[in-house]
Amino acid sequence: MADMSTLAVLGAGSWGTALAALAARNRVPTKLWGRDAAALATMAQSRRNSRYLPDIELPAELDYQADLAAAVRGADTVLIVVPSHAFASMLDEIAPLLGTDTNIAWATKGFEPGTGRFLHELVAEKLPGRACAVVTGPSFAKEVALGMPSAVTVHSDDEAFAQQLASMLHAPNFRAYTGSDVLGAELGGAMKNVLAVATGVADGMELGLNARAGLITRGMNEMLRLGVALGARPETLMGLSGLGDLVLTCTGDLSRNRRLGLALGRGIAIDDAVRQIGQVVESVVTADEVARLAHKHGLDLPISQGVRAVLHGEVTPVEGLKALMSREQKPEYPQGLFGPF
Ligand SMILES: NC(=O)C1=CN([C@@H]2O[C@H](COP(=O)(O)OP(=O)(O)OC[C@H]3O[C@@H](n4cnc5c(N)ncnc54)[C@H](O)[C@@H]3O)[C@@H](O)[C@H]2O)C=CC1
Ligand SMILES: O=C(CO)COP(=O)(O)O
Repeated sequence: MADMSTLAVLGAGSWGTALAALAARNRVPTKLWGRDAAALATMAQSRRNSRYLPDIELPAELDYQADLAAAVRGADTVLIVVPSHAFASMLDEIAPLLGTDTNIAWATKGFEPGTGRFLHELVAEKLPGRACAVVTGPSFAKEVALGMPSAVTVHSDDEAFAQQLASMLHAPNFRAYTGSDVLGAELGGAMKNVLAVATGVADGMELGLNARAGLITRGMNEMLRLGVALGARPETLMGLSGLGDLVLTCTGDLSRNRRLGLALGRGIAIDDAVRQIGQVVESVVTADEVARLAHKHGLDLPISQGVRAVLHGEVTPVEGLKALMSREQKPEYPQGLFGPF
């Protein structure tokens, strides 16, 4: 059961709306801010997010706030849920508006485009000295908003804050675990979006169930190898934020990243596919950043790098598949389960 801490959720797309509704239903005083004032006014009046979660009635307690300063004023915790490409500018916008003891959390999945910096690094740089946490795990917004059973994890260096935030979200059909590996939790959530494109492409090409399982497992191997190189804990990657979200996103057709892959595998052009999906598809920018991190750490991640090449039109899905299947034969784990790989 939540205490009476107050929450400001920034970003009124599908996930921000679902999380704000969850907290409000949990009796946490919650404000939801979005950049589109007219859309927020309609949401307040209709108690529906007609664009992103049209079928779901939102709780009467939710407070919609189009003025960013008013949204964050007095909030104990600000939870940022904008796409990764807007994350840094969101931090810049709120920096002058926050009280000194406001905690910062985010449910965005991705990196800073163009640099590969983790979102926690951006928070540490732009809003130093505050308790910080990431909320992540296998959680389609629609299912959470419908109250279907889900489990996520909240990671923070500050155990008390992780616990406090998890309590705000924890509910009869929503389990919020806690942990202290922010980097590992962020890496899993970002990287699974890229790997979901790979399984989507394979399924779009009708390559079969064996191919899907092989890609998920070898994708998990890529996540572990990059994670270990960056200092993530393997158990974080084997948990909700890594394996859990990888399985969900690689197999569930609610995933926008998987749907992008499906479209590419069926021969649809990337711009058309992204337009049809009509929501944020994080892999389009995250694939470059995963490749950047792999290069920096001298790692060969063929599935992730193949997805990047397909997204850039450098190879076709057929050529990408051929490249994966023609790699040299080798041991599954050359140097043990958790590396060095
Ligand atoms: N939808 C889901 O099931 C889940 C999404 N996430 C993550 O949450 C983040 C947000 O995704 P969704 O809500 O699903 O996206 P969405 O496409 O449903 O909505 C995006 C929202 O961000 C807003 N936005 C875009 N640029 C902005 C900017 N510059 N400043 C302020 N707001 C801006 C849009 O107006 C829109 O309200 C992503 O990183 C995604 O990976 C994480 C878990 C589940
Ligand atoms: O992160 C998600 C579920 O945990 C949502 O995945 P998509 O962004 O691929 O829809």
